[in-house]
Amino acid sequence: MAATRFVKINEHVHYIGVNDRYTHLFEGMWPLPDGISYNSYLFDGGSKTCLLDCVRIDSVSEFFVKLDDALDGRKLDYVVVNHMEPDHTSSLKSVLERYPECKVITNKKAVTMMENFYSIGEDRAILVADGETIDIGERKLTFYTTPMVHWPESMVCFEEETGILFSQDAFGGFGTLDGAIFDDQVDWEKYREETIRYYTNIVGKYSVQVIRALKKLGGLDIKMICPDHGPVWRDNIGRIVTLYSDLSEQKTEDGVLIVYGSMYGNTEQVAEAIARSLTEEGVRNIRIRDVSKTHISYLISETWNYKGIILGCPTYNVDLFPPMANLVEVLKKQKMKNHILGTFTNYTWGGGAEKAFAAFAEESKWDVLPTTVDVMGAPKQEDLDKCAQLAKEMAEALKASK
Ligand SMILES: Cc1cc2nc3c(=O)[nH]c(=O)nc-3n(C[C@H](O)[C@H](O)[C@H](O)COP(=O)(O)O)c2cc1C
Repeated sequence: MAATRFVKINEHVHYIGVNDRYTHLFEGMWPLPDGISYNSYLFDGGSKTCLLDCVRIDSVSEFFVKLDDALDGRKLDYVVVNHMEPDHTSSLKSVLERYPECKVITNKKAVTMMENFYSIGEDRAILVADGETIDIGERKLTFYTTPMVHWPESMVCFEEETGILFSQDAFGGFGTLDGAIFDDQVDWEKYREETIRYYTNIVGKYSVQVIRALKKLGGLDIKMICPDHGPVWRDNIGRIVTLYSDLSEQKTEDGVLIVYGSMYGNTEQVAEAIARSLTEEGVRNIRIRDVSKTHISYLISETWNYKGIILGCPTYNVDLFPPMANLVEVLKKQKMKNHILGTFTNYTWGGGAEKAFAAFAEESKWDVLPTTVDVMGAPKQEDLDKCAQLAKEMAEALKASK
């Protein structure tokens, strides 16, 4: 059989996505050490053809070569827009210019977005309602809205006959698809962390809506999941669904993440002392991170995962050390749950960081440890004893939470 530029998903669905190894920061914020894939699928309905989501405009030439190969001389009749975020739609206008009769299948909420981003009018669209089924030639696709997973217009579509769910960003993750497309062809451990980082950074804030969407789709007999990023799931669907479900329910791992900021090392010494005491208390899985050095996207991901969170920093202009203030602001907005919080600070004159941490502790609604370690300059014996006390309380709280 002749080699193709697309990957056959089954007899009538072809993978025509592209890899992005050039973007440093996804959404201008999130580092992409392993890149990202923008997945797109050509669905052959027999007498009609349909594209399921597009790719980022930067890869449009490569995308069209793959699309041409998959279409094999036929024209494109429909393009489904499950999600309007430009990493999937910035090539939409080019697709419509190339196929002037092609119609966009999307929902009402996407219409204004299409107008705003690309001046594409409603006249090019076929609007679907939640639960509606559309004929694509001799095949059928049913659409289900998944509002705020992770944009208002987000939806998924399902082919009942084959059990394929086209899930847009849901069940996706960072990381290019290096030859392997399917979950049984990739090393999942390589993708797992990056899938968690994608979820916690981008989708996590809308976990309530994710739980709702999982419930809504739970009744479908899903045999394959084709997301807009990351591997196609055909072998171990339960693995990605369970991960998403655990993440959305904010199930945390036993262990403690200590994040500190320090200019001159005094706060760092306290972080080390707390970690030692935690180990002596029997706590395993302890990780210390420097807030100034570790990119916030990893800190968000790790904070999501660890049950115990201990934050520490010096007072800086009567407030938190700025990189820590930034982290705390982000954590507030992420609406994380199920954590035990401890804090420590350092100061030289009046302090102030401890008040800011106390305000965060109150707002977070996490379980807050009674002891805080607030040190003036270099830690003394009494401070080390307080570190031990804080560690003891954390170890007990972790045990009690099991
Ligand atoms: C720019 C700057 C602003 C500071 N502001 C305060 C302050 O408002 N109140 C205070 O008590 N200490 C303040 N400090 C002192 C630090 O909190 C203190 O030096 C602390 O020990 C630093 O901890 P580190 O060794 O972990 O960096 C400030 C220090 C710097 C450099």
